[in-house]
Amino acid sequence: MNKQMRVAFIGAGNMAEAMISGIVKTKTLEPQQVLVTNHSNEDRLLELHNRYGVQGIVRDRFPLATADVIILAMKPKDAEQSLLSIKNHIKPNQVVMSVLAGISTSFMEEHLNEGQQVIRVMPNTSSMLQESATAVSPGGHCTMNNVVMAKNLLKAIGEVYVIEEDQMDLFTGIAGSGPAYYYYLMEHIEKTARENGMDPAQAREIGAQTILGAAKMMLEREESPAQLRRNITSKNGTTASGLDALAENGGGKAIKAAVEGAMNRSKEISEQLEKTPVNQ
Ligand SMILES: NC(=O)C1=CN([C@@H]2O[C@H](COP(=O)(O)OP(=O)(O)OC[C@H]3O[C@@H](n4cnc5c(N)ncnc54)[C@H](O)[C@@H]3O)[C@@H](O)[C@H]2O)C=CC1
Ligand SMILES: O=C(O)[C@@H]1CCC=N1
Repeated sequence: MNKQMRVAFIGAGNMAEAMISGIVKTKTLEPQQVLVTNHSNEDRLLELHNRYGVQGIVRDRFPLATADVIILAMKPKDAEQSLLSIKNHIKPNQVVMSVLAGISTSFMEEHLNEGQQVIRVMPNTSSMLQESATAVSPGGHCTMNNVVMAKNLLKAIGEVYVIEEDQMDLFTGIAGSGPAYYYYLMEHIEKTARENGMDPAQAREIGAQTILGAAKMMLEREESPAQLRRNITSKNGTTASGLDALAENGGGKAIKAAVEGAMNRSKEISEQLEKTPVNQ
C-alpha cells in the first residue's frame, strides 16, 4: 500500500489489536504508519507500541488531521460521543471506517460533516492471524477508490467481502461473532474429552485440527456441507449416532438461534442509537 498512508485507530482494545497485528505482520503498512489511541489507558498504548512498533498516542495529542483513514474501534455505546468529538478535526476526504457492531453508515454520516466518506466494516478477531472474514459496506459519499483502498487494507487481516449494508447484521451474526461459537464448541469438546480421560491439551489440538480440516474441505471442495456430512455418515455408524444426538438435543435449532440472536442484537443496537436525537 501507499508508503505515505497513515491509519489511525480510535480504540485500543481486542479488535484494534487483532487488526493492527494483521496489518503489521503482513507489512501492509510500516508500524510507524499506524497510530492508535484510547480513552485513557497509557499503559495499553505503550504495550501496543512495544508489541507492534505502532505509534500509541494519548487522546489529547492524537494527530487526527494527519490520518488518511480513521478506524473507530470503541464499543458501540461510545460511538456517538466519539464521532462528535472527531467531527471538527477531520475533513470529508479522510475516510472514517467503523468496526462497531450495529453502527450504520447513516448514523456515522449524521454525526459527521456533510459529505464525509464513511465505511462500515465487520471483521473478526481471527484478523490476528490474517484469517478474518471481513465485510465492507461503503456509505453514500464513498468513491470506488475508497472501496478499493478499504479492500486492500483489510486484505491484511483475511478475506474481504463487499456486501449490501442490509446484510451487515446477518454478517455480524455469522462471522463477526462467529468465532465465539466455534470456541464454545471446542470448550465442550475439550470438557467431554477430559471427562473421558484424554489430556485436555491433546484434545484441544485434535479438536482444532478437525475444525480446520472441515473448514478447508468446505472452502476447497465442490460438495455442499450436507454432502460432505453424508460422505462421513455410514449407515448405523458412529457419525450417524453423533448426528442423531445433535438433532435430538436441538443442535440445529441452537445454531440458528445463535446466529439470529447475534443478528438481532446488532439490529437492536442500531435501533437504540437511531432513537437518540443527534446531540451536537
Ligand atoms: N471483539 C470482537 O470480536 C469484535 C469486535 N467488534 C467491534 O469492535 C469494537 C471494539 O471491541 P473490542 O475491541 O472487543 O472492545 P474493547 O473494550 O476491548 O476496546 C474498546 C476500546 O475503545 C476505547 N475507547 C472507548 N471510548 C473511547 C473514546 N471516546 N475515544 C477513544 N477510545 C475510546 C477503550 O479505551 C478501549 O481501548 C466494538 O464496537 C465491537 O462491536 C467487531 C468485530 C469483532
Ligand atoms: O460481541 C460483540 O458485540 C462484538 C461484535 C462482533 C463480535 N464481537
